[in-house]
Amino acid sequence: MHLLVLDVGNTRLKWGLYARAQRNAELLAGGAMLLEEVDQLSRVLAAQPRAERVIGCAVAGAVVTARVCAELDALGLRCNWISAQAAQCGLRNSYAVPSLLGADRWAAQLGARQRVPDQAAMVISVGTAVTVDCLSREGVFIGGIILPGFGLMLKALEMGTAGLRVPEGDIAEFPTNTSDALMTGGALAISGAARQMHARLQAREAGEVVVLLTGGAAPKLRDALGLPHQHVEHLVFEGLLCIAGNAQPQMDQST
Ligand SMILES: Nc1ncnc2c1ncn2[C@@H]1O[C@H](COP(=O)(O)OP(=O)(O)O)[C@@H](O)[C@H]1O
Ligand SMILES: CC(C)(COP(=O)(O)O)[C@@H](O)C(=O)NCCC(=O)O
Ligand SMILES: [K+]
Repeated sequence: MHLLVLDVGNTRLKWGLYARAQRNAELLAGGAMLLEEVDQLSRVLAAQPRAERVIGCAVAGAVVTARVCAELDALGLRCNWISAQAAQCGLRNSYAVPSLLGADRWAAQLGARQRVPDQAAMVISVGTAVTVDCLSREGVFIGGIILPGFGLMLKALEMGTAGLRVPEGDIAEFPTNTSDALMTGGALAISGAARQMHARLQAREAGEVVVLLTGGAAPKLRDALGLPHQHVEHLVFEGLLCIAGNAQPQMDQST
């Protein structure tokens, strides 16, 4: 019973094909495409073993989601699009309105809780936006922050100035050119925010806080983060797998 999982972010669609709807199931195949290329999805998936079920999270808006649904429809597939719940897979959600938490953030946190079931954890997701979400040892999402990702920070600086349109730079200790100054500024903004959240969570929770780093731009942050962490490429998929494993198959036909 193959399961297709989808993570539709604001820059890219990520897909993964699992052998079963079960925790620790084998990832048989996977890939990513820019949102401008989602019209390729049915062709790409047609080359894979057929999935019987599809589960996904989508935060890129109704138009993009509809395009993805049309691609799946061409293969006779319908996706169960998840939203954040008040409680699921052993995690409780403290958001004032639980369903308004991004579905990708919720799925990543469920994945984190599966990996770290008895410790406090912090999930740093570095995509179009960056999110830093805090989980208590008892299994409660206690809150998190949203800030611009590397690309959005650069875009804002490019748009609002005359002299900052430069090639991508590197992280440096004391940057001596515009490219490196921008890259280092972004990395320090993100890592500084993450470290402050880490300090808060550690002060709140007795004991160690496990830091999980995920998202397409995670490698850019790795050297600047300055916190011991694990890089988990497919944390969102792992959360979706948990939901799919708990759901009744007949429920998956709803959209
Ligand atoms: N091939 C690629 N194309 C575009 N962006 C990439 C690619 N590889 C890594 N990235 C980085 O990953 C980021 C997108 O990460 P991702 O987790 O897919 O974001 P989102 O979930 O918001 O779509 C981009 O902003 C870019 O920094
Ligand atoms: C924060 C996000 C924009 C992150 O999106 P991404 O960078 O993964 O494309 C997304 O999770 C979202 O739209 N969230 C809804 C608002 C919230 O979580 O509070
Ligand atoms: K994401």
